[in-house]
Amino acid sequence: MCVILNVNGERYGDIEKAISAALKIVNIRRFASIPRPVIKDPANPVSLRGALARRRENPEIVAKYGLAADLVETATVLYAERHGGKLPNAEAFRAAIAPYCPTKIAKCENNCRYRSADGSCNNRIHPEWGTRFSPQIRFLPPDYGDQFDIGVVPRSTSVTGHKLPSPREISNSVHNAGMTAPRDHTYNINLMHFGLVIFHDVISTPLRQGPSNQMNQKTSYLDLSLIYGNSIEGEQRFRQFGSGHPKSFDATLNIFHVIFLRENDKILRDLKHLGWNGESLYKEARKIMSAVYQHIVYTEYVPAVIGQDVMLRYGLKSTQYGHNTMYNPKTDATTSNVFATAAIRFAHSTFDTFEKDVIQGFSPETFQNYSNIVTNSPSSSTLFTRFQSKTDRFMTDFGRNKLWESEPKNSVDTMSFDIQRGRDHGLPSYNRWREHPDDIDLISGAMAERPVSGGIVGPTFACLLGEQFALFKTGDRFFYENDFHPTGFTKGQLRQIKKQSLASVMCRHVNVPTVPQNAFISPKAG
Ligand code: HEM
Ligand SMILES: [Ca+2]
Repeated sequence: MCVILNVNGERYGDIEKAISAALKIVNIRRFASIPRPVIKDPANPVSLRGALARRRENPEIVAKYGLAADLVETATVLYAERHGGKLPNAEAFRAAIAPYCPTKIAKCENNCRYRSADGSCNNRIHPEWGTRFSPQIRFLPPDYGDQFDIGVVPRSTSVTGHKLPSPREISNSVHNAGMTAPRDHTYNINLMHFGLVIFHDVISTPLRQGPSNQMNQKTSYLDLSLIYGNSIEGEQRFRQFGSGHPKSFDATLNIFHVIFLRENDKILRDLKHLGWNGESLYKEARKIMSAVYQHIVYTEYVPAVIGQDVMLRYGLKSTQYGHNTMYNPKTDATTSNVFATAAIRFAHSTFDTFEKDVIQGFSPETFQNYSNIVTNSPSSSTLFTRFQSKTDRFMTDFGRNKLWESEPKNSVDTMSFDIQRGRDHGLPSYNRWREHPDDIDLISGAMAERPVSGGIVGPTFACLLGEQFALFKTGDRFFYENDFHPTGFTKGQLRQIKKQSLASVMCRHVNVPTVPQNAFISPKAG
């Protein structure tokens, strides 16, 4: 093979060799993988988990991207293996791998006022950052069970050389809350439900046969893509069917679907006098709606979870008035693996037995029920009054033993899933994120920490969440506080946006006599 030297003296030939060797491995792996049997029984908990994994996004595209990600990772590892652990020059590698990459980012328009549907072109230098179907970024290199950390084998061995205990064993001994988990004395179940919105906005990991690197089916940006769609097709579906049509499988999430759709309709009505065409009107409504949502995330949700000190440390505080441009074009706002697989899942310790009725009762009519909950005052008051479970290492009996239960002892354990998923994704153990005993799964260790001052999660998760929310803020050219023209807001518009809160939005659309000023704090709080 001819060897071409690039500017840095990197030998393209060596990279190409690694890529062609990787192609063979990836193809063998693809054909060798045995498809999991599709369990058609709708009452089977595993088939329900499967249904979640298959939801919405195009499996063909997912497979193509998965294969490409696998190729990139395998070729990198092979190269490193042959070059004494040295990684290939990034620029040369990118050029050599480009023909195998299914992503074809359209040329970015110069002066686009609005976000694209799939997140592309948010960053002008790296238009692919934060788009759907991009690989999740990592804060620490993966720690898998296979020799080269490619990800064919999950993390499964202790530093002592023994097998790690099974996730279910850990779930039983460390996370077992008994029948009732300790309750919070401040935050209501609304906090948990709103967390679900953020999660569905920024992450959806397609399940793959061989673990390796994980993709994200959602746009990473906090852009309400769970409502408006993650692609042009998704956006068209939203616009064609309009509000009132469910997109979400997760029953609890539908509460916020209903609320946001109603608010979107309100904004559309408010903008009608401008006489704009449908396309501009839609884009403007989404822009305003996403700004209000980002304002709620950064002034209400994140502070409740990580506390003001950590907010300050990561520069996450919004200003009370006016612009506050924190955008850094060098920041990649892509959702990280550890955020999706561990840190934001802290919320799994906050749901309680009440969720059983909601989730167990899932049916195509659930959305209708949720419209009712939003409009029906006794049930919706519960959102504000009922305390969520405390964020600690405990998960409710429902979450560990009753989720999607078809018959006694035939259910899914969310905690075991969380631990196993951390291993599948090669998340280094708790010790690598802290200076502590080895082998503890990150989620188990971090959930057992005492909360930071003013927050509800311990220092490890506060730090990881702070890091991720800083990326979502400083890596988003369309972040609502940025003073950019024509993508940003005027001072007057921003004043109106910053007057909004979750309480004001919910007050408009939920039929309850009173909403607490901080929609996440129960009026029963002491
Ligand atoms: C109604 C209560 C909830 C239940 C029963 C529940 C249960 C589950 C289950 C069974 C999984 C799949 C585990 C896996 O295969 O990896 C999952 C994934 C996940 N959950 Fe929850 N969850 C709930 C609420 C929440 C909340 C409030 C948040 C965030 C604030 C959250 C964040 C996540 C994330 C980020 C994932 C991974 C998604 C992905 O990577 O595609 N969950 N949850
Ligand atoms: Ca998004």
